[in-house]
Formats: sequence, structure tokens, C-alpha cells
Amino acid sequence: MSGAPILHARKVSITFGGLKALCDFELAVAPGELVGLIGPNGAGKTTAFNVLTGVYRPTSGEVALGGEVVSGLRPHRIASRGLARTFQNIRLFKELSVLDNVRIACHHRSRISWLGSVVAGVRSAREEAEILARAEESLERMGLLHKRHELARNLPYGEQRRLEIARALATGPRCLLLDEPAAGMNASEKVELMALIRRIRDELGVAIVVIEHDMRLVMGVCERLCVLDHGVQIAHGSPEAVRRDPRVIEAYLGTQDGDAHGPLQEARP
Ligand SMILES: Nc1ncnc2c1ncn2[C@@H]1O[C@H](COP(=O)(O)OP(=O)(O)OP(=O)(O)O)[C@@H](O)[C@H]1O
Repeated sequence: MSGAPILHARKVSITFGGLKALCDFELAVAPGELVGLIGPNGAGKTTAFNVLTGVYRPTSGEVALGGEVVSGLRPHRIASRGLARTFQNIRLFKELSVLDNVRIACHHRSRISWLGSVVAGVRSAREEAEILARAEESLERMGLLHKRHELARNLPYGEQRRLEIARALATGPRCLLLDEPAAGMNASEKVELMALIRRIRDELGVAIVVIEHDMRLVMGVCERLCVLDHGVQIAHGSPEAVRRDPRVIEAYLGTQDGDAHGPLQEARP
């Protein structure tokens, strides 16, 4: 990594009861970098996102965003400083339009609630116009502008996933965390989505950390990977280096026998 990190987790640990879900987790993401966070089920990937975004307060260690420590702040405060995320399970306002789902996120970012602004009329027409433009730009980027007046619940599954990303992007993040954005998609949708994620990074220069189970996909688009297993970071580096790391092979395959079948086997060229 070159340059000061936009997002930096330093020796972050979190314990649930007796379970150490993350142990001395280290992650430094440079501005505009695309990083993959991988690991077997239960490795601690979502927990890492929850700590980074303030959902959980770390038991020890700290998280900095743009050089300022944010661990301990509430999630909305961290979000307003430029850290956006999507969730493993789709969390849309299904009964609202596609456009309103994105506009709400923009209002949230600007601290005056959407309802509050509607009721009290406190928001100027200019601010409203800016939010609308930002929301539409984000929808266009994700290929959803033509669906802006549809109800979110009527979108096909893959488009609901893209809408979640559009919503996160519309807040103008410096860093975007995507928790299994391609989950539940078919193979061609997944490839398309990962290419789109890479394009977003290229065009907007936003740093992105993506959790993805499909090794081939994640290794194809990310410059750097961080691998967790049982809450411990067992490897990090280029996809090439990670793919050959015996600890990674063991974590995924339960053996160091490279002939075994599994996600890493798929990842080989
Ligand atoms: N709030 C919580 N309370 C207790 N245990 C938790 C909590 N959140 C996570 N865990 C535990 O921490 C461990 C890591 O879970 P986490 O969801 O972060 O894994 P993951 O790598 O995201 O897994 P998956 O790939 O299956 O989504 C698991 O053993 C999980 O049961």
C-alpha cells in the first residue's frame, strides 16, 4: 500500500462472551484501493465490517478514518465522515421507490431526516435539487436510472443488490464496504457486478473493501487481499501471493494438499 490509509484498523480485537471473533485485526486501505476480505464461514469478516463501521465497539485496538480515530463513535457519525457500507442481507425500504431509497440515504448523510425536511419544509429547493441530482447520478452509475420510479420490492434480486450499492455511493463515501454484494447472484451476474465495482473504483477513486466468497472473482478484481480464519488474519498481500500461501490453502481446504478441490482450486488460472 502506498500513501496514508483512508481506513486503518489497528490491532482490533472483539470478544463475544468467550469467543474471540477478531484478534489483532490489521487493515490499512489506501485511497482508491480495492481490497478483498476473504475467509471461510465464521472467519470474522462481517464482524470486521461491524467494528469498522461502529456497529460494534472493539474490545481493544482502534479504527481510524482519514487519519482520525472513529472507534467508539456511533455508526451514523462514522458514516457521515465518509464510510458507507452494504449488508450481507438486502436492507432496502421495499415499499418505497428506487429513487426514494437513494434519496433517503443522501438526507441521512446531510443530518436532516427526510421526513423532517418534508414536514417542516426546512430544506431549501436547492439542497433538494442537489440531492436529487446525486441520487440520479448514483442510480445511473449502477444502471438503474430507468427504474427510478419502480418500487424497490419489484426489482429483480440482482438489481436490488445494485440498488444497495447505489444508495451507499450516493452518500459520497471516501471508503465503501461491500458485504458479499454478489451473494445469491448467478455466475454471469456476479462477473458483471464485480466488473462494475472495479469501474466505480476507477471512475470515482473511492476506496472499496469487498467481502466475497467466490475466490476467482475476488482475486480477479482486487489488488490486495486480507484473509481471516477464526478471527485471525492469516495472510494478506497480492492475490498471487495469497493463493499460494500454505495457511490459506489449509484454511480453505483443511489440507496443504494443493490437489484438493475447493474455492482456491477454482481460483487458479
Ligand atoms: N453479535 C454476536 N454475538 C455473538 N457471536 C457473534 C456475534 N457476531 C458474530 N459472532 C460470531 O463471531 C464469529 C464470526 O462471525 P462473522 O459473521 O463475522 O463471520 P463471517 O466471516 O462474516 O462468516 P460468513 O462468511 O458465514 O458470513 C462467528 O463465530 C459468529 O457466530
